[in-house]
Amino acid sequence: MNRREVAWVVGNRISWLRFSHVLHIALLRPPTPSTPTNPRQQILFVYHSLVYPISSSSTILILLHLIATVDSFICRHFDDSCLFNILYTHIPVAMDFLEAMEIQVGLAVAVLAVVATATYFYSLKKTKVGSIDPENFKEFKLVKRTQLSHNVARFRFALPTPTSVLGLPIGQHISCRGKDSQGEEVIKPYTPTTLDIDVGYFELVIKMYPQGRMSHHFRETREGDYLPVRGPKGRFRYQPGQVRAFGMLAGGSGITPMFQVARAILENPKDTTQVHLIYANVTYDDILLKEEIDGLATNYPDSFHVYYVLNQPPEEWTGGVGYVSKEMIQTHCPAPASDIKILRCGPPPMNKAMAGHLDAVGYSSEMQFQF
Ligand SMILES: Cc1cc2nc3c(=O)[nH]c(=O)nc-3n(C[C@H](O)[C@H](O)[C@H](O)COP(=O)(O)OP(=O)(O)OC[C@H]3O[C@@H](n4cnc5c(N)ncnc54)[C@H](O)[C@@H]3O)c2cc1C
Repeated sequence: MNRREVAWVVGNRISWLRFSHVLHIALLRPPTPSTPTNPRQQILFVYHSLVYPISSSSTILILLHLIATVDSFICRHFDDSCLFNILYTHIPVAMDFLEAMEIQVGLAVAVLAVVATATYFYSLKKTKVGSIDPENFKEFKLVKRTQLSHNVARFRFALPTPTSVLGLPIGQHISCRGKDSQGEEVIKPYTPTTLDIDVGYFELVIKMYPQGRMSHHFRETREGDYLPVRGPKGRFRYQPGQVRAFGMLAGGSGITPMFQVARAILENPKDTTQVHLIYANVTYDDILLKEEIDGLATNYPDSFHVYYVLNQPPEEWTGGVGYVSKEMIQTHCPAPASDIKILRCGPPPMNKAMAGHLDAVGYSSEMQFQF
């Protein structure tokens, strides 16, 4: 290899180096997610964990080529320099070696990237089986507890692996087992606020009542403790396109099944179902998941509508006041039709009152569902 050939090869390497640098910068932003939740993040996850370190090592080889360029330039202008002549003598051998290495590294990168991506997506597909059992309780470790208000907390539980999913069909819930203040066993239903696109964990938002039996258990639960969970449970199962529109009547913690169904509909770009939510609480501070619900209303203004109702509203309140009435349902829910459904979930007195209102307004029993 003569000097001109060396310069040509090195020139090529410099362009490649620039390209690879730009590519790295582009792919490095945004930061790697700890738990990939969508296909773009999953691809970034594979890139960061495998492809990036390997391709970075090939960048080191390219840097060696750069050194050779400088050396070749110096040789051309300072032929007498013994040191650079020695270096130049060794460049062709080094270049051949590095070129062979680079092909091998390139091949290794390609093969490993394909294998890693395939393995990763295969493992995701495989774990779609789910982490819960309808017959037997399985234990999940509480990894994070976040207090949202004086009596509401968000609990994050780890799934068996970082790519595991809970495996809960939309519209269904889990049964959680605990001990009340007397040490007696208690089992209650809860709907996670996370979906199966949230891999590696699931979250519960729990309102803890002073006299509540399961509330006591959650109040005492600390990070590192295990929660026995069984499921899926429930008669309702949502399929995209099942209805044209949903009306949702939620009271207090009855918001969680509604939030789960609404999120699944709205985050699916192919699902055109309309969602109309009436959410009742006693005071403003009792409203659960307010930020998340308002986020849905902002992000999906054409398909999601929320109307808050408060028993004891603050001053300058623009939502509904008192209990949910027939008139509120007529104004804020889809009118009775064979392709709509009204879902309700709240404290027993509210459920009973809502059933009466819906019957009176003309919703048949097929158009109603109570969680
Ligand atoms: C499908 C489904 C999903 C649910 N998902 C969630 C969820 O994600 N998060 C959540 O926090 N809860 C959820 N719930 C409610 C949950 O199952 C329990 O009913 C709730 O946690 C209270 O249980 P407890 O044993 O603490 O209270 P209990 O011992 O049953 O009740 C004791 C006292 O607490 C008060 N109380 C209990 N429930 C209510 C209520 N709903 N409204 C007002 N006062 C009440 C009453 O004063 C009652 O007398 C869900 C319910 C259903 C049916």
